[in-house]
Amino acid sequence: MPPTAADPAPVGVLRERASAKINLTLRVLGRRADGYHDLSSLVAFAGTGDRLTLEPGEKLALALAGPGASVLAADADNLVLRAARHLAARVPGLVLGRFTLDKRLPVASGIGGGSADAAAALRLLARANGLAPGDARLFEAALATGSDVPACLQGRSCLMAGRGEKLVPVALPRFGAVLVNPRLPVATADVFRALSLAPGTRRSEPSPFPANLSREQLLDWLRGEPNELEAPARALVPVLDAVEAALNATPGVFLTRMSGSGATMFALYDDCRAAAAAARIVAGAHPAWWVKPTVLGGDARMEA
Ligand SMILES: C[C@](O)(CO)[C@H](O)COP(=O)(O)OP(=O)(O)OC[C@H]1O[C@@H](n2ccc(N)nc2=O)[C@H](O)[C@@H]1O
Ligand SMILES: Nc1ncnc2c1ncn2[C@@H]1O[C@H](COP(=O)(O)OP(=O)(O)OP(=O)(O)O)[C@@H](O)[C@H]1O
Repeated sequence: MPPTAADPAPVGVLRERASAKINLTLRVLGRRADGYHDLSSLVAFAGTGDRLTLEPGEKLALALAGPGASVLAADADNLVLRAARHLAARVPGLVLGRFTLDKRLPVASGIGGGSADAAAALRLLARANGLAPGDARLFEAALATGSDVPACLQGRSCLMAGRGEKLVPVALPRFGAVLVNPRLPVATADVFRALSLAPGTRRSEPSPFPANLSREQLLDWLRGEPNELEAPARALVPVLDAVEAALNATPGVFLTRMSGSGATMFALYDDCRAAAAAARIVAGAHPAWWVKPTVLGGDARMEA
């Protein structure tokens, strides 16, 4: 029988959280000669996410549990296993083992669930093998697994640039937040492709992130910044207009925006109580959507 989220993990099992990644802003500055898009993004992590455990051993294996287990395969393509293989290729004699992924975040939703799982797998393997968190092979394995994995490996608010490999930590205040996904998966590649940028194209420069902003000043700055993947994602998922309208109609909302390549939208609130009240309203009106109240920034750790 597959494990369930409620099963206690055996003694000796290591645990990590895989927090949802939120792109508070996202500019696409151009497209590099290697085909990847050159980004500038302010990234924060949420107090919600997947959970991953590792029972260290010689053989690499993965079991799935939790509400998202049925929509994902525990096959070789799973980002947990891909990350483990990328690290094993760089660290001779790496102790591997059996991972169990408690999948809670919607898949292909712009909040980096797979990237967070891959990063959590790398952190678990680092702990099982006594690798220092700053070991360059962890970063290399992360980037080989996916563009969002290095940021998720650090798991801290940061400015992200390049294809996702240039990371500068930033301090952000804490906000309450509601994440809403209309349960329509979006392939990241399709959204980037819709921009129709030829390799080697430069279209803008990053706007500098002002230091030492108050919470109000940060909100003002955020309101003036875009997620430039939102327009192409809206063309693929028109229901985003309704998601945005539903969030914008909630009391106390500061800002509503799409994360990453979509289709998850987030809204910011003063605190987690305001977010929980807003989430109840949206979930009540739209029972088919995934609606999650949480916190962002400051620097969020996941709720137990
Ligand atoms: C949109 C973001 O979520 C913003 O944080 C990320 O840039 C996406 O990161 P990710 O899902 O880890 O992306 P990858 O798995 O590396 O690539 C998925 C697809 O998106 C394209 N891609 C990704 C990142 C990037 N900077 N430019 C791209 O063009 C890749 O060519 C690929 O076709
Ligand atoms: N552990 C995993 N969790 C989620 N998706 C996974 C996982 N392993 C492989 N995948 C595949 O990776 C793809 C991207 O999934 P993910 O949920 O990370 O997308 P995303 O939230 O849009 O990511 P990003 O914001 O980094 O672009 C999906 O097609 C999914 O099938």
